[in-house]
Amino acid sequence: MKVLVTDPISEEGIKILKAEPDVQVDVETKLTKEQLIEKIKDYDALIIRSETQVTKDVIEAGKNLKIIGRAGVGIDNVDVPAATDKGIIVANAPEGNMIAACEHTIAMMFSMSRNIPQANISLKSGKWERSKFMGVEVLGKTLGVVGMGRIGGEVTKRVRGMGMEVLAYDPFTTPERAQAIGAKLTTLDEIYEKADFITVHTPLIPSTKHMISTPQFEKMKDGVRIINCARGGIIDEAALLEAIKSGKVAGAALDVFEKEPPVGNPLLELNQVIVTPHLGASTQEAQVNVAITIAEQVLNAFKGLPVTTALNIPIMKPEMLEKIKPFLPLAEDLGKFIAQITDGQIKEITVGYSGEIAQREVSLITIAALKGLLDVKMGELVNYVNAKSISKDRGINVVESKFGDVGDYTNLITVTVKTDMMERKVSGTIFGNKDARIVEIEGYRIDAIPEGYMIVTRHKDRPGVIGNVGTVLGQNNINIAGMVVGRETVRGEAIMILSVDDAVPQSVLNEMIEKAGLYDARYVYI
Ligand SMILES: NC(=O)c1ccc[n+]([C@@H]2O[C@H](COP(=O)([O-])OP(=O)(O)OC[C@H]3O[C@@H](n4cnc5c(N)ncnc54)[C@H](O)[C@@H]3O)[C@@H](O)[C@H]2O)c1
Ligand SMILES: O=C(O)[C@H](O)COP(=O)(O)O
Repeated sequence: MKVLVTDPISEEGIKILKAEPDVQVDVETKLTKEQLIEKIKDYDALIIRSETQVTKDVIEAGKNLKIIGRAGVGIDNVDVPAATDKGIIVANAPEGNMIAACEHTIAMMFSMSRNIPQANISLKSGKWERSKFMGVEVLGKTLGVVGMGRIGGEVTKRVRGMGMEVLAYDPFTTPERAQAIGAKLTTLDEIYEKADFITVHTPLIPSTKHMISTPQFEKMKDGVRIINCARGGIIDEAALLEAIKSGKVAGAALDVFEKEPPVGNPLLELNQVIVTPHLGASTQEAQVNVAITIAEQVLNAFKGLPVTTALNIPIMKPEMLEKIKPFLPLAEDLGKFIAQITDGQIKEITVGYSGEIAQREVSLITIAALKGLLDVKMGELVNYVNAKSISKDRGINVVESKFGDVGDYTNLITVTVKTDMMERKVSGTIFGNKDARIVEIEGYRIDAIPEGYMIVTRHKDRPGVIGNVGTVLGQNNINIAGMVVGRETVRGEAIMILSVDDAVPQSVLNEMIEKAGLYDARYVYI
């Protein structure tokens, strides 16, 4: 088995790999994309950090690749769907650099509040400018933590000890968990209104890209200070530049950038901005931790043992997989679907099984539904292995139930989600062992293929509704590919699913609600 390591990792991990008699390890950093594509075809495993871009063409060239190991957390530099398509495991080391990233965040907060980097440069250039570098204290100030996961949680625990108040926002954390760590879980708007410092700790996924931009800066306190030790792109750099120039933002401490290295980035020219070159995980301890974890995961993959930090591959016996295989994507799609039509803090998910499938071992199917649900909110950091523990950490109760009676279907899976605001229920089945269908929403019979771009409406069944919906979509150049309506009685309450060929902006949904008199319209993407 051949392992290619393309970013610097600790020798401790390399030693573990080399100790195996039939494993060859080559370390080749700073490869160009073309060189990597040429090299990768000979290797069974690729170990990376954040610099190597594992794009689709790299993955396709990796004819022998079995696992891509990320010695760290973020996998936004890996095309995970492309790896999954090719059956390549993508695994990371989610905990090893957590403390390093947390401590770096705290270091950046203090460096910024006391102007340490600027004062250091000034003194070393022969000046003695004491009055120029007046700072602010953190005692009694409010820190807004956006993303209360591992690192956000560790930061919270530490700043509480320094006398700061913490307001946190995380759609997947319960108020109880936040409170136990020392934070008040609240809305983003309350954070913007009250925080003196704001630090982000989310993954970079479509829902977090530029989540802090001009409208958000406008809501913030004058003189707010911003920290980003998570991922470049969560904060809109162009908007941050303007907010600093206008005086709205007093300072920013950045470890990560939209483009790395940030050559020519105008933020680097501002005195109010302090920067480090993506050093969050750069401690001796963290690098040993992540290198050991990822070396062990790679060896597990080679030996056919469970890869416990895998982000994309179900862990199960092959004969069991065969029996339940078609239900895994169905359950995941039902989870994704329901996540996008449900508002509020999720309290409980129930996955119900009826018919033949109820006779089988279904726990993995339940996890698939959970994974779909969590995926929508959290991105690719959720996998078959960690979906349950993430739910537990977030206080989401997972219930599995089996029923004998199946009505009209050979098999039926029903996913019910309860939040602090509502309850929603979606059922699906597989026809002919391969064709997935959504067959019921909220008790309304329907027949829809869960795929692509969809719009789900709730409305009163009456003449003109469908026509008006079609007109709005047509006027916005959105092509309708299919339509199904479920209704209880003629001219009663109804649900409609439209399959469309294009993504649907919220403004179009609002126009549909207004012009067609709908109760609700949701955009769902599977
Ligand atoms: N600078 C560095 O060197 C460094 C080191 C380690 C990790 N990181 C990065 O830090 C980030 C956090 O890592 P972690 O280990 O704490 O991850 P984590 O998965 O434990 O936590 C991420 C949290 O973000 C939350 N979240 C998802 N979408 C959100 C949204 N729209 N709004 C608010 N919260 C949202 C999730 O619910 C989760 O609780 C990642 O981007 C990771 O890549 C950077
Ligand atoms: O996501 C991570 O683990 C950090 O960004 C660390 O990245 P690095 O391994 O390239 O330092």
